[in-house]
Amino acid sequence: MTEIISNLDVTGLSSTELTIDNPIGHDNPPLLTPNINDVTDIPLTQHALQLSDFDVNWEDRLTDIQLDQLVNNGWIIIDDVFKCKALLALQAESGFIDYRDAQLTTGIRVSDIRGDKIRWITPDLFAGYYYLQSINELALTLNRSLFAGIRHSEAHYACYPIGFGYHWHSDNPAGRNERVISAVFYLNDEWATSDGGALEVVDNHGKPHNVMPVANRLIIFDSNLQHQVQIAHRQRYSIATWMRRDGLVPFIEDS
Ligand SMILES: O=C(O)CCC(=O)C(=O)O
Ligand SMILES: [Fe+2]
Repeated sequence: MTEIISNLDVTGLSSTELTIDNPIGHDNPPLLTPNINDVTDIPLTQHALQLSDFDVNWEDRLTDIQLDQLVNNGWIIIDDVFKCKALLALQAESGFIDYRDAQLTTGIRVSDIRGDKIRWITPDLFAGYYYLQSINELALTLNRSLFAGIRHSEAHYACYPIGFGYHWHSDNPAGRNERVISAVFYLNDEWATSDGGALEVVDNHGKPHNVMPVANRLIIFDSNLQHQVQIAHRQRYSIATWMRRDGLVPFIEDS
């Protein structure tokens, strides 16, 4: 397995800071690229998005073979998840939001093990909130097929600046078990192997796998599996998502 160099080596470099002048909100929705549809005279914003743009027929997308693989190996990949409009909206939103340094729920800075900047998805986001609702549909499918017992989902956008990764961890730290399934959705177009930033995940049989963070790909895995993000050589955008067995928890304040 690849050993990741500590992020501390690069923490604090001003060149890695992201500056967001005008964070999105309901008064300032991100613009969608004008060629998503034929509207040319009015600038198209994320107000034009609808939940139906994020429709995925999860029952069809998750074949019996994949469900078996998820149970036996602990992980699967689904490619080409969303239609073009939804993907572009998520990509646009991920580039506009106000990121903060990732923190543990206890509020302790963990920049020594992870270098991502995050923004929890709350109802005031546009594309991200529809994404989360689609993930809730996926959770229902997993409950029906695998009796997964998921009761709600949470997700945050993450941006790894150049030179950052995330050390080996499981998504249920310190013996916790609220997270049943982790899912990560990737947003970078044209990600090359030389860009680094692979997600390395150790399956149920102890075998490591490298997953490249390519746009419109969703990796779904058992939250107890060990995994790490190798250092990215390009700014790396994703949505980290967790399906939980406990009831609704309040969103973590990121201010
Ligand atoms: O971005 C990834 O590929 C994984 C991120 C991750 O492991 C996490 O946020 O817990
Ligand atoms: Fe993780």
